[in-house]
Amino acid sequence: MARIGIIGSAGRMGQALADAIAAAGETLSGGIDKGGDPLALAQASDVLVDFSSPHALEANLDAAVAAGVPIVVGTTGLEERHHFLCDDAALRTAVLQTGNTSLGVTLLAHLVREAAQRLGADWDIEIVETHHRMKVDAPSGTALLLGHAAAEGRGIDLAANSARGRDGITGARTAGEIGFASLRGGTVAGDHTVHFLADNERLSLSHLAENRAIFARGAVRAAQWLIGKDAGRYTMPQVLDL
Ligand SMILES: NC(=O)C1=CN([C@@H]2O[C@H](COP(=O)(O)OP(=O)(O)OC[C@H]3O[C@@H](n4cnc5c(N)ncnc54)[C@H](OP(=O)(O)O)[C@@H]3O)[C@@H](O)[C@H]2O)C=CC1
Ligand SMILES: O=C(O)C1=N[C@H](C(=O)O)C[C@H](O)C1
Repeated sequence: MARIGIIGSAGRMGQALADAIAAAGETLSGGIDKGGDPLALAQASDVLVDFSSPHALEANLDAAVAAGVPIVVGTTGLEERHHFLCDDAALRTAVLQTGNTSLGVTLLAHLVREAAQRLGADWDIEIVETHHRMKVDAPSGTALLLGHAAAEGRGIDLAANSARGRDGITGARTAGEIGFASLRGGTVAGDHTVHFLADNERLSLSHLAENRAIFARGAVRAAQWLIGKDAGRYTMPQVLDL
């Protein structure tokens, strides 16, 4: 049985993850929240799963590296420097960072990449996400993941071609940009739609999460898969063989 340690254990995802670990027949080695000791947790675990805060990421990666255990990073709201930290840690241990651990979104990203490639640049791309009222980051990590997939399909750089929130006299849409819009309210676990809009026709690809169990199940699969892997960065499509 794998010993899985949870960072952010008292949170919404931490609790869902504890249920998923039990359902998978694995062992919960412990959990920490703000002020907890990630190194002690890492030393007691075969793998760490982090659903906490970007502020915690550096210490969590350092703990994983120091203890020589792999780490699944599900925390969102990451900036470029956080991705560099993941790259750096991945030189010394196995790191899987993703904005969404569900099977459905992992497949959706594949479909979005394919659609963006096949439909061509005259199809505008807009990504809309809806989440519960407690979510603190926008756009969601999943929206950004889908944006990256669309940009890859198009052969463009997402950072240089993003419209993240429009307000006021914005002028007409810039050709080639990928737009993001975020809705917050209620208890929505996570809805994402990628709209492809052309002259006189539209194609929309959606994923609707009905609860957090789907993310927790995917995170446990990722954690199980990561144990024993060489140092490096890994992805959900590798875990799910998609
Ligand atoms: N990749 C994916 O598939 C998914 C990712 N997420 C992401 O996971 C993260 C957590 O989401 P959610 O569970 O809803 O959020 P919550 O706010 O419910 O939980 C966050 C938890 O992290 C803890 N925490 C905060 N700071 C630290 C720290 N420095 N060290 C250790 N623990 C800390 C909090 O503890 P305290 O209360 O003491 O501050 C809290 O228990 C978010 O970034 C979210 O977007 C969510 C769902 C799926
Ligand atoms: O905060 C959440 O709840 C979620 N966060 C992730 C994200 O930012 O995409 C994944 C999921 O949508 C739920």
